[in-house]
Amino acid sequence: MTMSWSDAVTESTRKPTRQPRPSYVPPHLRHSGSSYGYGSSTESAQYGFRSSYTGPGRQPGRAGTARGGRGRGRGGRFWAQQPQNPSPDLNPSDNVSEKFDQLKVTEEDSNGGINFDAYEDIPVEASGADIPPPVDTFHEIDLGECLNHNIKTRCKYVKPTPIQRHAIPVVMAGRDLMACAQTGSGKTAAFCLPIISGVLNNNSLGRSPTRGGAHTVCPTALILSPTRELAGQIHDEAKKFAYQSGVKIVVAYGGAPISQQFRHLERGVDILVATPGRLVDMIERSRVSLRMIKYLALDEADRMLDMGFEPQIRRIVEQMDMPCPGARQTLLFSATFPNEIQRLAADFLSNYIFLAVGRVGSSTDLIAQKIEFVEDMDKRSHLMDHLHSQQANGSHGKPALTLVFVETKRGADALENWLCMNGFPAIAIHGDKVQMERERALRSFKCGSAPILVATDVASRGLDIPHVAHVINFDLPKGIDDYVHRIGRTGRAGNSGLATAFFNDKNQPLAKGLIELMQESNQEVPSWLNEYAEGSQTYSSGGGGGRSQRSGGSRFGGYDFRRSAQSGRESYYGPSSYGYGDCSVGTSAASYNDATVPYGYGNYETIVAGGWE
Ligand SMILES: Nc1ncnc2c1ncn2[C@@H]1O[C@H](COP(=O)(O)OP(=O)(O)OP(=O)(O)O)[C@@H](O)[C@H]1O
Repeated sequence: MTMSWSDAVTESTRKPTRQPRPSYVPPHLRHSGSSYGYGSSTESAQYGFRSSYTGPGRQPGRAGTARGGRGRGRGGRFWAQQPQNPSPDLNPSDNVSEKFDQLKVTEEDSNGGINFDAYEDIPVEASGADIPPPVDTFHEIDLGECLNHNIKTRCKYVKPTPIQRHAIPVVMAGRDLMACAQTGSGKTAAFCLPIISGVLNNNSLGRSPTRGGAHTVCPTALILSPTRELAGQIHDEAKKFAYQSGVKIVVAYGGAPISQQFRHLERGVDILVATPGRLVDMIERSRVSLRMIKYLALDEADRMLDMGFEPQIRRIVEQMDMPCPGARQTLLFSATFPNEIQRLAADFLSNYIFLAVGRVGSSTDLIAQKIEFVEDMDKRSHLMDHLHSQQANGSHGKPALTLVFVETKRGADALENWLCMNGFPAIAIHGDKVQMERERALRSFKCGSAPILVATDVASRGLDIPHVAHVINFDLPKGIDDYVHRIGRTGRAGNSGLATAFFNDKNQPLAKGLIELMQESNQEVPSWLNEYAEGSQTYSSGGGGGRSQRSGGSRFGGYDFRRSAQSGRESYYGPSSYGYGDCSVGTSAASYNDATVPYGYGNYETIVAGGWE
């Protein structure tokens, strides 16, 4: 019988398995065996310590939050000296246990057990001209026998998720697309499946025609990803979908030997999944030409077009030999799409459809969010409380995985060391680690030999790791969109998850955005956070800010920036700057609830037809 995660959590919380604490093992020798249990040399360190948590507050009293005399510099020695018996009351971890009890995570190995019904009532908004209607089943889409077979038997997808229902027909109809859907809602398949199908129908399978030197390959489709790990994951997924179809999919990312990737390319490539840096390198060495590209997909598109990546992306898309918008199909996907990025993205698109499934940049209701007031100096002890409380939470003999986000690479290493010294099997991942270490860290985390992953934002986007039960924002990010992506590592594919954030004065600029996000996803907002939001008005144009300012402020939130431009709602996206001024586009958008209006595109098409093009 399958035991639900919540049952397992409850069960395991009752009967903690006490294990002797291993002596300190240096990071490079860790995880050779799976010794889960957060053991420490003394039971006191393992179970015995609870702080007297008095709850967060902005009052002077907050100084007392969870300090219990523990300071940052006291390290493992101090833990070992703590009294053994936990005090059951007033501990933040108790709330965590409660939250864990409420989680409904089905521990099916196949995706068939995923509760995608959770997304059924999700609002969907589409804008653009001549929007193809959505489908209800994979069979309604003409993906071909092979793909349908793989979807069913290899992936065990029973029915398409809302983003797939709406996006796949758009892509199959040859349209450009900017699509925004919540984390973990199946965007990868939404762009991979129609691309693979299009490549299959393109009749150029595996030809990889060459240009210039005999070694130059010309893929039909290019999928770009901001991180190596995500590129690898998309590659794996795409290969599953394309199994035995004859479509050749190759991945290229930095940090791995380029010669090996060249060898893979030489065997033929229809779809290239790449990170921008490695791709530019390959193009400059004349090993890849983009002249045959028919499909360009940017996963985590808002990240790809922000300041960090934009020049590289422009170079690849506009300054190499890639066909222009209109001559290729461009697909942009993310869970967040700030207006300024939508504006930039429009340069890459032609007559595109904007699709918002759920609110743009919202988190799913499946993630229980908790914000705790914790001063910097108390963060480690709070973290430890949380880890203690959930140490046995897991099922099928697997620990519940916890992802801890920190701000800096150094911070990640330091926290990893500190946790390990205190008997917590943690491993860090960040951009300064060599690729092999990064991959090893992910592997150890996924298989549970290191069930605590301390990460920078390198792990915040796209990674689909099953059984991440808890995301802890040890350091909150600067922007609310990053927060959305981080917490989206849990509560994926219809499952529930828990996200805890440590908040203090430094995070004030984020308060407003956090409150809006939490309210949108039906979360309880702590009253003290409102005080911060009120005080943060002056910060609102800063990095955190209110979400409404960034997403057009619509009630629904899924807001196509072209409509703001048209209506002049936001002066900084005014019509004159972006060329939408002449269009007679209706400013009212239809939003559709799948459950009630499955094919309700008629009105809006009438409104926009001929408007933008
Ligand atoms: N139709 C489906 N039926 C069942 N499971 C699905 C379906 N589509 C996708 N999944 C599964 O859902 C999980 C999340 O999908 P995916 O990683 O594509 O989400 P995402 O929307 O890209 O998330 P993020 O915004 O974090 O990148 C994956 O494990 C995937 O295999």
